[in-house]
Amino acid sequence: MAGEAPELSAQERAGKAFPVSWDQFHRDCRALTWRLNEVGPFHAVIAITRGGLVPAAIVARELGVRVIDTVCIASYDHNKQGDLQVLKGISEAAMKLGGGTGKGLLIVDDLVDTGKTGKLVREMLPDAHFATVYAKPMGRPLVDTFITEVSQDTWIFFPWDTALSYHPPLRDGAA
Ligand SMILES: O=P(O)(O)OC[C@H]1O[C@H](OP(=O)(O)OP(=O)(O)O)[C@H](O)[C@@H]1O
Ligand SMILES: O=c1[nH]c(=O)c2nc[nH]c2[nH]1
Ligand SMILES: [Mg+2]
Repeated sequence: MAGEAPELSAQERAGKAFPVSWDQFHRDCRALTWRLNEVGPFHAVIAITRGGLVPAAIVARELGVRVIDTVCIASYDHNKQGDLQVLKGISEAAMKLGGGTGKGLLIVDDLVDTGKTGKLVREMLPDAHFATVYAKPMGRPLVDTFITEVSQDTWIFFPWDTALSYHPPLRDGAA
C-alpha cells in the first residue's frame, strides 16, 4: 500500500555483516574437518543444497569420503525466509547406507540460522551427524559440530554470493 514502509529483508534486519572470503571459508572448512575426523568414519556426506555443496566438497575431500548425496531445500528467496520446500529428498542408496535412520552419515551445511532447515533434515535422518561451518544461537542446539558462532543479528556474506566492490571511507559515513 502507498505510504507503507517496505518490509525489511532478513539481511537488513540482521544489522551486522560478517563477510567471508574464499580463503577464510576454505580454512574454516578444514578446521571443521579436523573436528569431524575425531567423530567419523562416515559412509557418506549429505549436502544441504545449495549452500552446503561447497563445504561438503571440501570436507568429503579431506575425510576421503566419495559418496555424496544432496537434499535440496529452498527457504530464503534472496534474503527473506519463506516456507521450506523440499525440492529433492535423500536418495534411496544413501538412506540404505545410513540404515534408514542416518547412522554413519554426515549432513553438511554452510550455516544454521533459525534452525528450520537443519531441523527438517534432522527429522529425515535422526541418527546422522550434523555439521555446519557457522552457527547462530537459535540454530546452534541442532548442530553436532561447527566452527564459528556469530550473533543472531549478524548476516554472513558468503564468497559465492558476493563480489569485490568499492567501499566508501568510514569518515564519509560508511558502516
Ligand atoms: O537455519 P535456517 O534459518 O533454516 O537457515 C539456514 C539455511 O539458509 C540458507 O539456505 P537457503 O535456504 O538460503 O538456500 P541456499 O542454500 O540455496 O542458498 C543456508 O544455506 C542454510 O541452508
Ligand atoms: O548468506 C546467508 N547468510 C546468512 O546469514 C543466512 N541466514 C540464513 N540464510 C543465510 N544466507
Ligand atoms: Mg542452504
